[in-house]
Amino acid sequence: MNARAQAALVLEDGRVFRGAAYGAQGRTLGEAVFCTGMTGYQETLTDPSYHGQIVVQTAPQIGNTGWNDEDDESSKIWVSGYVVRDPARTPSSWRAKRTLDDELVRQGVVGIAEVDTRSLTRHLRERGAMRAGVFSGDALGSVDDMVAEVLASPKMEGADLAGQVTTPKPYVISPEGRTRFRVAALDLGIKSNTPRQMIKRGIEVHVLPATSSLDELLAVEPDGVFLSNGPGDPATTTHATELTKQVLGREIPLFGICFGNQVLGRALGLGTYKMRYGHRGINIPVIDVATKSVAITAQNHGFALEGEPGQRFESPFGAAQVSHYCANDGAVEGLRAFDVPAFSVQYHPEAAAGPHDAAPLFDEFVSLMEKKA
Ligand SMILES: NC(=O)CC[C@H](N)C(=O)O
Repeated sequence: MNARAQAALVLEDGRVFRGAAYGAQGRTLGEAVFCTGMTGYQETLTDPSYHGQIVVQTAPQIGNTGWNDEDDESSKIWVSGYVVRDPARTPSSWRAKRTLDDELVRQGVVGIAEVDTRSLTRHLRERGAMRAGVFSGDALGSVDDMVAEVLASPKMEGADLAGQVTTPKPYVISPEGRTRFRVAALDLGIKSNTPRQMIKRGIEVHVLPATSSLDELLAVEPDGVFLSNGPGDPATTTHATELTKQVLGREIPLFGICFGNQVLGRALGLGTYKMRYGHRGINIPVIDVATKSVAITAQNHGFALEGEPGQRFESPFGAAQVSHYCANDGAVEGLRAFDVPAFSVQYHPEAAAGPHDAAPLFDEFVSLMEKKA
């Protein structure tokens, strides 16, 4: 194997981590965030919620099972850059079609390997997620120049990214067997596994562009509305938030995941804020206020809703509650409205990869639609 070209990960605070080029060579800019999932790198890389982010994997060995044709969460890799410790040189899986390195090159994704990811993660945990750049080969410059480029790049706070990842045209995914319900899913960066969970439950999923109007949404004659996950700052989602208010006003059953939770919260009058380093992993404990039970969940968010565990509040659509919170830090992890049929979670019941503790939330969405039918 040829020696890899030199590379550097440069943080906006001037800290530099040297390593070796991985994937495509060149330069890339984005927000450096760490993900603690021990498995599921293919799903992470293709999750549109990571658009604009340079993802650091805390698991030291990445690429062990190569790249397959089945596990993509969307049509391409969305991360801006990729940071790993020890990439597998010889993947081993009966499903692998190529190496992760080859796939990163194929899709032009700039990465860096041989980084001390433990030290980097501790840095990001103390100082917070921050802007960064990966520079390799000919793009490597002086530290001052590279830091200047990073400082000139846009911040994640205030970034309106859903429009860059949403589908240009509506499409329909038909259920396995009989159609029981029709759902209009607003695509703010939807992962493929979400409609997959719905079609198993007899739901016909109409995936709509993020800019869809109320009329376009109602044209689907939906039994329910779904707000997807997605990248960027939820404070920028004016259109989706207004649309959600109109849906709530019509009392159409509504379910939101991650970005969708933030959008529902904003429609109910809550604010959102940028967390220090967010939650990205597949073993994050969440407490359900109603049952006091804990679910181990998959998460990927850098923003959160304002609110206290269990807090009840009056919204323009009646009473609502912070129904779930994170056992690690008390962050808001879910909402429930009492006077309109709407609920949402900050974590991923479709969890690919990750635990299936939260999968019954899709059944809860089905029961909301059953009650309304
Ligand atoms: N996975 C998501 O939907 C992420 C939501 C939002 N972009 C955040 O970082 O908090």
